[in-house]
Amino acid sequence: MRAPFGARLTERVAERGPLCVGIDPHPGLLTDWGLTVDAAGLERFALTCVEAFAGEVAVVKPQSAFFEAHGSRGVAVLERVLAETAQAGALTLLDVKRGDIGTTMAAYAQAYLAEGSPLAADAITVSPYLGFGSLDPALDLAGQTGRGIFVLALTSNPEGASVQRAVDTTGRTTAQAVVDAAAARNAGSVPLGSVGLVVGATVGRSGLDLSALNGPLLAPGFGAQGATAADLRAVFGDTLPAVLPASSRDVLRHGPDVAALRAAALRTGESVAQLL
Ligand SMILES: O=c1ccn([C@@H]2O[C@H](COP(=O)(O)O)[C@@H](O)[C@H]2O)c(=O)[nH]1
Repeated sequence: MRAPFGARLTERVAERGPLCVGIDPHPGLLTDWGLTVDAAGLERFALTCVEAFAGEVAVVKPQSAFFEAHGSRGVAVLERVLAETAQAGALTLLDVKRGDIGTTMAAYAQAYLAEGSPLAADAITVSPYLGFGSLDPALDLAGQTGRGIFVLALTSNPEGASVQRAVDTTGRTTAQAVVDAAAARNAGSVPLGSVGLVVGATVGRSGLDLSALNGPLLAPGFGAQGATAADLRAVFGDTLPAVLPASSRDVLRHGPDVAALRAAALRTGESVAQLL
């Protein structure tokens, strides 16, 4: 039985620093790397990333969409990426942003969080916009199998605000309601709960109160979307120690050379470690 995700993440971050590097095989990046835009090019790209990062950083985050775009061969590559990343010592965070009615959510949970599933990851991203309670099957199974869940709260894209910053009759934003529900799930967990949130590094001073979360904060938007290490301080304040800054394109553009990719990831990791 593995330890809870929050505990495993705390340990891995202490060893390797807080950076999460994304594997986002954009067609344009495959071309820039001199690869074909097909499943063979995808495989070469993704396994080069695993070789470069998985022995160095705390968390590797494959973006499922870019693998699914290549059909069943792409999904087979994703399975291999998850297995080989874990073997090299990084935690896997599958960015798949699932969200559905509870009965269907239970099937997604089996796919990504059940013991022995070929697509099981250490953690996944989910969307709470069918209601936080609809995520219960995933939250429950993750708890049973020592895995983690990162719930979208305030995303890095500007379009997210129209839904996420909407207020209810008490003046609470939708995003704050997500934060509060995640905090309730993490109450009492030591050293850190396994229910994390996604809060974009680009969102500025959001007014979100993250102080009671007791869980990890994934901060995408770092690098290619314009957020810098200094922005992380403005967005997260006192909760910075729980932040996992995530960067994909800004690191991946240094490929295909493994040493150059690794050096880019390590440089990014050092810049955020100094801040946190
Ligand atoms: O709010 C969110 C949630 C997820 N993402 C994902 O993170 C990466 C960002 O890639 P970059 O190349 O570093 O911009 C990508 O997979 C997104 O789907 C996000 O950007 N914002």
